[in-house]
Amino acid sequence: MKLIDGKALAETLQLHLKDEVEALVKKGIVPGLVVILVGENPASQVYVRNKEKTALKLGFHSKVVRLPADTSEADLLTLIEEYNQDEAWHGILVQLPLPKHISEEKVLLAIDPNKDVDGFHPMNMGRLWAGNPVMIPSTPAGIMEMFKAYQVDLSGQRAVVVGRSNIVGKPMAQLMMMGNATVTIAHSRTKNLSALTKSADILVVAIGVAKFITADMVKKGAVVIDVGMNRDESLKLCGDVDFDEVKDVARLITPVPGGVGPMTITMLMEQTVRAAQLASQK
Ligand SMILES: Nc1nc(=O)c2c([nH]1)NC[C@@H]1CN(c3ccc(C(=O)N[C@@H](CCC(=O)O)C(=O)O)cc3)C=[N+]21
Ligand SMILES: [Mg+2]
Repeated sequence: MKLIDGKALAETLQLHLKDEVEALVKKGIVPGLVVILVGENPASQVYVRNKEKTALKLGFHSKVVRLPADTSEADLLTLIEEYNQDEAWHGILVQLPLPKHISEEKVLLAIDPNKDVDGFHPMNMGRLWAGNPVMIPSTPAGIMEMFKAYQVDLSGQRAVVVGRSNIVGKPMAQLMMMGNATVTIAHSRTKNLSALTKSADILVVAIGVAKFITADMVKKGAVVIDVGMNRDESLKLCGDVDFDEVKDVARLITPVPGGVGPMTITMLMEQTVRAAQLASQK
């Protein structure tokens, strides 16, 4: 078994990104990323802090707007519109999940697709599914970078994605299909899930259930990507894959933490740089 070191790869990619930021700054453009966080979800607080830290490290113009949990949908939409109009901000990210009284769909639709560095706007989702992506959701984008760095050739491979979310499972499946893999999306109603996951050359798991994937569910020599971020019995951070046993079966495997998470943040930064570059070409 070999570890896919997401943290190290993220750092390498960030060095390149820093050069790109410097080139933009020389032209008078500072990439700007605003992150909007509604409410006090403790996990979101950690992610948002990581994003802010990385943005500042790369020399971005960065801001986190923290709003109370009872912020109205109308007020949030107004704020988004203000950032849409403000040229200083190239990327706008509204942290998910949102409180129940706010429509996620309305919020994602409100973000200018050119500033939608998450790639969650229906326009960007549509472009991705049409095979001409502009903004790509950062978690799947980061996983594709891992495949590239570790020379995982997807062509002709059988890939299984467990989880069908709009932010990970669906875009992940499409990206691997664009890489010529044969892709199956599995979910909580899938029958004979173990037989399916065991047929996968590439297994990507994004369901949010701690240590759900055990060694008997994995093909010998498979590439295993763990998108999960859970707490185990002792409140330690763990993934959706039982790393300690699956590591002996897999050829390549991502750890949690230090796998997909740092890559997600890095790709978000990359897309913000790209949004700034695109804006400067207009
Ligand atoms: N609009 C939006 N965009 C997102 O990209 C988005 C979101 N909402 N909501 C939540 C998920 C989750 N997510 C993570 C980001 C970083 C780590 C990360 O840095 N993980 C570290 C550990 C962090 C820790 O210590 O808890 C690691 O895996 O090594 C994890 C998860 C972005 N998300
Ligand atoms: Mg993401």
